[in-house]
Amino acid sequence: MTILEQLADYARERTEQGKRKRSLEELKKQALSLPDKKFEFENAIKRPGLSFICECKKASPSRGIIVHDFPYVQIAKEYEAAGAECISVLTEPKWFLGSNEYLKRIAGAVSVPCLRKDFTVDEYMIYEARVLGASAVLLICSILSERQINEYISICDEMGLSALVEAHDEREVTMAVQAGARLIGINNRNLKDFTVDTHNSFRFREMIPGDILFVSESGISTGHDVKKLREIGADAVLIGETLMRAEHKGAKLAGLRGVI
Ligand SMILES: O=P(O)(O)OC[C@@H](O)[C@@H](O)c1c[nH]c2ccccc12
Repeated sequence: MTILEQLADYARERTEQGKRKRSLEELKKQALSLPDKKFEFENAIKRPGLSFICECKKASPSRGIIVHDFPYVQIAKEYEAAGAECISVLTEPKWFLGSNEYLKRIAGAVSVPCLRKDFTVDEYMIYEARVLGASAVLLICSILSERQINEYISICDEMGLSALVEAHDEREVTMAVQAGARLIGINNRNLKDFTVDTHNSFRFREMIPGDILFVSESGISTGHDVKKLREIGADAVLIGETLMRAEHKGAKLAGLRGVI
């Protein structure tokens, strides 16, 4: 079994556990009673200029523990103060050492829109994301069908949540477009073997129609990488490890933006 299949299986297991504590019906009712998120995540990315989605991530299956000290709310506030347009929060507990609690606390502490970074495999996780305060969810093409993606986008639409649809190859980009994605993330990391190739973003750029927002994800570590992505018209970059390892996150972000 690939790591991706294990991650998806474990997400299904977590969902079943969640449902035992709180039924889908109950969770859905709460989520739908909360204020509409008005697509604030994609609207933040739509504004002119390249947007930065800065990620709070303690560990990953490819890197192991990235930082031992993880004051996640403080990190998120630092990102916000440094001008991050959006924040991504890992909630996957086993391999990424994330937590729903982190998302809830961060979303409550910052005013920029937050993405729930997890392996969405059930509508339950989308309602849960809204209840936790997220403005967006991740939909990974390689663990979902086109129909599921389409259905999950409709669920997001009801709550004004944005769906970042992640693709890694040609087939998946086509799938994302056909499923009606308005926001596509090209993952430069292959989640099956962890190889990173930032050229992935360049390779698939032209497959993405102009009216769909384009996010380049993973392995972005220098101002040069960012400059290249800006040149091909990326709407946003999603950066985790580079920022997590930086002692001064504000300065690092400014350097990546090319303003210092
Ligand atoms: O830490 P990096 O290389 O900057 O990558 C961030 C982000 O793209 C990565 O965490 C990611 C991209 N797609 C995912 C899917 C699940 C979990 C994590 C991810």
